[in-house]
Amino acid sequence: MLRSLRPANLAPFFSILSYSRRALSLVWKTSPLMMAGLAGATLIAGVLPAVAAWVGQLIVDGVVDAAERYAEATEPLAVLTPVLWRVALEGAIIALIALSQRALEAQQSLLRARLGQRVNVMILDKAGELSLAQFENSEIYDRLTRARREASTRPLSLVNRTFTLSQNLISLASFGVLLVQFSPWALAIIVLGALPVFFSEARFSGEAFRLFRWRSPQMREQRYLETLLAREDSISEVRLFGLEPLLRQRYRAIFARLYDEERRLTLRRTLWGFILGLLGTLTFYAAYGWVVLETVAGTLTLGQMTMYLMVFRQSQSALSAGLTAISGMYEDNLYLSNLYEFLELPTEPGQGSLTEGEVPGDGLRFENVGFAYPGGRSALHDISLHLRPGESLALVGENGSGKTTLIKLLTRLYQPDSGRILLDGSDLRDWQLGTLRRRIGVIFQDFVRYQFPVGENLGVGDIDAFSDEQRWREAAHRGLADDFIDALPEGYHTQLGRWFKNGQELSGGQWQRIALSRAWMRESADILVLDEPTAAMDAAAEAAVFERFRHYSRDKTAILISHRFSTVRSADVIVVMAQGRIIERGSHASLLAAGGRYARLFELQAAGYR
Ligand SMILES: Nc1ncnc2c1ncn2[C@@H]1O[C@H](COP(=O)(O)OP(=O)(O)OP(=O)(O)O)[C@@H](O)[C@H]1O
Repeated sequence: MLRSLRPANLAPFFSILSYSRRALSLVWKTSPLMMAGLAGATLIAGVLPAVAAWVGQLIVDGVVDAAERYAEATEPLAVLTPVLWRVALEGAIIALIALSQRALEAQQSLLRARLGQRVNVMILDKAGELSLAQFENSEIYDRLTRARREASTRPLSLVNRTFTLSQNLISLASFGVLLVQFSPWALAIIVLGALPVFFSEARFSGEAFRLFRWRSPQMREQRYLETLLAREDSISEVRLFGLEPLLRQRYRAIFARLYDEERRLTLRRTLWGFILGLLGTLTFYAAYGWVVLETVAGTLTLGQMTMYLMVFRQSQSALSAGLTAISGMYEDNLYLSNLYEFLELPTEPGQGSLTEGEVPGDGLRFENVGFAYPGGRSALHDISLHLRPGESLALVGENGSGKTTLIKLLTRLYQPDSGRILLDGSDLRDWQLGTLRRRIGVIFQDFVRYQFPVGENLGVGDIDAFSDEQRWREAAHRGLADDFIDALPEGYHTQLGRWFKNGQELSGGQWQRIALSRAWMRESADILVLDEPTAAMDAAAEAAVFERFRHYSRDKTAILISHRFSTVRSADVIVVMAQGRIIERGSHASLLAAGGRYARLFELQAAGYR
């Protein structure tokens, strides 16, 4: 405990307060008017208690004086009126204090809502700038979760505490003016009595923060278990496998561990808070006794005694409120450091600006491309290939051979570690990201099933035509989704998924057709990529999908990933991948003739159909 009293421990305490300035400016930018209102109400609520105490003294002394004169007064009303006026004045002051407190609370609650929204938007904006690799980094993900969980309430809390502190300092200063007239020592005793609680609070808020930080991975795991146990997309499998007891047990075990830590901290914090708080009470009663003695001795009037007692009591509570505000500010600062750490994460270096390549019409080139996922094994080695506009490429290979990874590099979701990828003769890095993405239409195997109406599920494929019904229909026709969409209760306006009212669930194959149609929304794309688009479709549907795909992609570069050789065989170039490398390439006929891996796998599948 005493370690926290050493000066060395105070340096981080004060340096961490540096986020206060940013929080203040954030609040100011959110609403200058309300911040000014807060300051005004704080000032009034700070000064008035001392004024009330002073009027209290006038009342008591007035009463003593009036009581002496009342018996022999010829006009009793004239004796009473001044005292009654003082009582009325005190009442008015108390009403004003109440008014300013209410005004403070109202403004705080409005500001809380606006600031929370503002900080959340800042966090989401930042999340939008992060690269996929950063998103997949669990440490960064933890920071994001921490920032989202706590940070939105902290700036206002910090500002409130800053104001509470100023309010109490103003009260203290005004009480100080009154107290010093009694004795400067009285002031010193009260200040000294409150310091130990302050140091213990500061120390424990630091510990609470470290606990919060340490436990974020566990909290994330707990949230994940919650999702598994309470979301429609996982619950059926969880039930069928009877996983509920196991998952709930894990959930409880995490809680028990976290709770244990928290309980220990809370108990220590409470115990020390109580012991050190006693010191404050002790100093108060010592001062109390002193004032009583002085009054009995006749140095102080009864009115002065009442005033000093009130002032002692109130300055002590103002002091401890002020000190609690400081340690609370320290705590808020720690949480804000989290937020700013996240907001200041470096993002990918500047993007390119090209909207046209150096060699228009050159198509797509991979030159000795190598890549490893952050923290993972190498996923691609020395990939070289060239695809001209209008050509079609099929990627085949066993699970995990790197097919999807290749597409992720092509769409610049990741950057190659070595080699380069060129579109129309220019490195993808030099292309303007928006232009690049407009030129590529991709459907990944784990496409998103948006809980939106059908039409919007197609519209996401081209944000410029998000609500264009005509385009929805054309795309659905190309993706073979029009028939079943027309049969839905509200056609293209039918809500999909089960999260929202009247939502309809689709079958796996129907969802895949929605995804396929989404790719067709992207009219500007001259490179189309389908990553296992037909895995959930029946054979007839698959044949029809590919017939259309060939028809509509005649003048486009088409890349297809599939495990079905019946769909692969018609591609101009077939590339066979294994363990991140290209092991064979050629047309269907030439690969069969070569008698390599492709030929073997093809025979295997064909035998399965015979
Ligand atoms: N986000 C990721 N982070 C780390 N490693 C990954 C990630 N995605 C894939 N990998 C790894 O990269 C390798 C290649 O995966 P990829 O998804 O490209 O395979 P694929 O050929 O598309 O497989 P499939 O036929 O199963 O779809 C695998 O070893 C996989 O474990």
